[in-house]
Amino acid sequence: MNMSDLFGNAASDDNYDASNIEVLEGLEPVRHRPGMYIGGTDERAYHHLAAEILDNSMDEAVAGHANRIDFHLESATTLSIRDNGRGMPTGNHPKFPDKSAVEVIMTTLHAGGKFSGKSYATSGGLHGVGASVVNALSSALLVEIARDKKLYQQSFSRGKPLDALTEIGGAPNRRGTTVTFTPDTEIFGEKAHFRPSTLYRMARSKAYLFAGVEIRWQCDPALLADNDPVPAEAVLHYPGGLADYLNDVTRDKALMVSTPFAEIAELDGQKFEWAITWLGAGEDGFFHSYCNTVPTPSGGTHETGFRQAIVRALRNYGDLAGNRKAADLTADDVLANTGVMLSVFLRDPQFQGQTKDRLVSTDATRMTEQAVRDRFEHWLSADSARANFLLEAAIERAEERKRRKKEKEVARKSATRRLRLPGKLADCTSNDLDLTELFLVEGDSAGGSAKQARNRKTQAVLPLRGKILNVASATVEKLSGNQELSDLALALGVRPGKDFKVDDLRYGRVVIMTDADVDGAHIAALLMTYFYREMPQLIEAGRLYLAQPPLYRINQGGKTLYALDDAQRDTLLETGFDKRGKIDISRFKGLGEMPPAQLKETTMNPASRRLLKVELPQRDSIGADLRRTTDQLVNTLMGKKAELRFGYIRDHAEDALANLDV
Ligand SMILES: Nc1ncnc2c1ncn2[C@@H]1O[C@H](COP(=O)(O)OP(=O)(O)OP(=O)(O)O)[C@@H](O)[C@H]1O
Repeated sequence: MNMSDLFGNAASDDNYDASNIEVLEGLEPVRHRPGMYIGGTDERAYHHLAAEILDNSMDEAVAGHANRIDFHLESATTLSIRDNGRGMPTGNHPKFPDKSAVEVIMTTLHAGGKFSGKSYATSGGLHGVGASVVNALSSALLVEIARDKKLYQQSFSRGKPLDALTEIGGAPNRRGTTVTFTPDTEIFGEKAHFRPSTLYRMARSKAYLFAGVEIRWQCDPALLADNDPVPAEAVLHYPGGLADYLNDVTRDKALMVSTPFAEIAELDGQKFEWAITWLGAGEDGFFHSYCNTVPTPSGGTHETGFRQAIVRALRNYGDLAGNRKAADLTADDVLANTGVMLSVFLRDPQFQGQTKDRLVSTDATRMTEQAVRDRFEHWLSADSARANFLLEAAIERAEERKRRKKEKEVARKSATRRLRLPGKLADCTSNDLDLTELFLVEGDSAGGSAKQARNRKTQAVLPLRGKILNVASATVEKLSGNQELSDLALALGVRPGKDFKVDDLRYGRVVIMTDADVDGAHIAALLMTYFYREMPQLIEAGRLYLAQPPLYRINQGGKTLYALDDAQRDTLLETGFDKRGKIDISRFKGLGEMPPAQLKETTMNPASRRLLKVELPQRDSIGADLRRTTDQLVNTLMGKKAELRFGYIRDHAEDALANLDV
C-alpha cells in the first residue's frame, strides 16, 4: 500500500481554500456514510430499513393506539407497512411553518415524538432518525396517512420531497400510517433485495412479542419457491406470547422440563416477559432478548439481570435444600442448554448505536432481576422433583468445569515457573483465568495508586513509563528493542507477532487504564494499536478492555457521584442533585491524584466500575482508522461523535460483571 492509498489523493496546497470545506446538509450525511446510521450497506443493513419502519408501527401498537399491522412485500425490492394507529401528524410544524409534520419527520434527523415520553410510554424509537434514514436511503418512498377522516399522501426520493403533503380523498372508516419504500440501488447495489424468510421471521417475532397486535403478512408469490416454508399470506397473532414462541421452536427438540417457566411481571409501570426452557443434552441453547420489541442480539443489561436472577435463585434453592455444592454454581452452569426468550418494555431505554444491538440502561439489570428472581424461586419450590433435577444437572456441569480448569491451571503453573517477570509488575496471586486481570497504567504515580486500589488476589498492575513507542510508525527492530513493550509481553506471558498464542496469556483480561484526558487517550490508542498489530487474537478473543476512570467527582452533603466527561457532569448536575444546596465539583488531574479508595470504587472494583470491551471493527470506516495513524484513532476516541466510538468499542461491562460476580 502506498501513501496516497492511505490518505487519498489530496489536492495540492494551492487549491486548498474555502471551497474544499464541504458541509453536508439535511439527509446528505446519511447518504454519505450510511454505515453510521444502519451499520453498513450489506444485506443486514438492507433489512434493517424494514425494521425501522415496522418498529414505528409497533410503537403505535404498544402504546395502545394500533392493533393491526399489514406487512406487504410487494416485490423483491418494494415493501409496504401499514398500521391502524393515530397516523403521523399532518399539520404544519411550529418550527417549520411551511412544512407538514410528516415532511419534517421524513426529512429531518432527530425529529420525533418519543423524546419526552408524552406520546409514547415505552417505545423502541428514541433518536427520531429511523424514518428519515430509511427515506434518505430509498430511491422511492410514499407515505400515506389516514387521519381525521381524510387521506393524505406525500412522495419522496433519496430523502427529498417530490411534492407537498396532499389531501387525496376521504377516509371515513380508516386511520393510520402506510409507508411504502424501495431501497436505493445507488447505496445497496443493483443486486440487493429483500428476503421473504428474513422479513417473515421479523414480522412473526414482533407478533410473538406483543400479544396485542395482529400482523397480516402478505408476500408476492413470485418471490417464493414451491414448498417455501414462508407462506404468501398469514395472520400472525399470538395471545400466548413468548411461551407460544418457545413451544414452537422447541417442538422437535428433547427437553428436560415439560413446560417452560414463562411469566409476565410489571414493575413500576414497566413490563418484563420471559420464557425459558431446559434442552436435553446435545441440543444447542439460545438466548433471544428484546427491549420494546427491538431485538438486542448483542444482549445487554436486561440479559445480565435475567441470568443473575436464575442463577441466584437456583443457588438459593440448593442452599435451602442443604446442597453445599450449589454455592459454586455460575451462570454458565445453570444456563447452558437453555432456550430463553426475554422481552422487556422500558420507559427510557438506552441502546448502543442506531441499530440498537445492545441494551445499556443500567437500571435494567436490577429491575429484570427483581422481576424474575422471586417468581423463579416460586416455580422451583412448586415442584421439587423438577427443581432437584435441574440443580443436579447444573452441579454436574460445574464439577466438569472445575475439573477442566484444574487441568489447565496445572499446565499453566509449570509454564509460569519458567518465566522471568518484569520487576515493576505487581502480580496477582490467583491463577484463575476467569478472574484475573492485568491493568496497564501510565506512569509510576498512577501505578502506585492502582497497586493500593487493586484486589491483590485477582488484579495485577504493570506501570508503563512515558508514551510507549508509536507502534504505527515503528519498524520491527525498534519494536522488539522497546523495553516497555517487551516488559508488557513478558508480563502477559506471550510472544508478540506470529508466535502469539492466546493460551499463553497469564491473565483473563487486559485492561488499559489511562487518565481521562487527551494524553491518556493517546496512550490508550498507542497500546490498542500495538495489540492490534502484534496480538490481534487477544482482541478477537474479547480479552482487551478500556477502564473508564471518572473526570469529575460531584458531592453534595453525603451524596457523591462521578462523571466520565463534561456532558455527564452536566446531566448529573441537572438530574442527580438537589437544586438548592451547595454542590462541590472536583476535577481529577490524573489517576495518580485519585485517592486509592476512590480509584477502586470508580474504576477497578468489578462490582461498581464500568469497562469497555475493545472489539475489532467489522466493515465500517473505523477499521481503516485503526490501520492508519494513532492520531486518527485518538480523534475517534476523543471525538464528540459517540457513534464513531461505539463503532468498535462495545460496552460489555455487564458481561464482565456477570462472570465475576454471579
Ligand atoms: N407509524 C407511525 N405512526 C405514528 N407516528 C409515527 C409513525 N412513524 C413515525 N411516527 C412519528 O415520527 C417520529 C419520528 O420517527 P423516526 O422513526 O424518525 O424516529 P423514532 O422512532 O422517534 O426514533 P428512532 O430513530 O430511534 O427510530 C416518531 O417519533 C413518531 O412520533
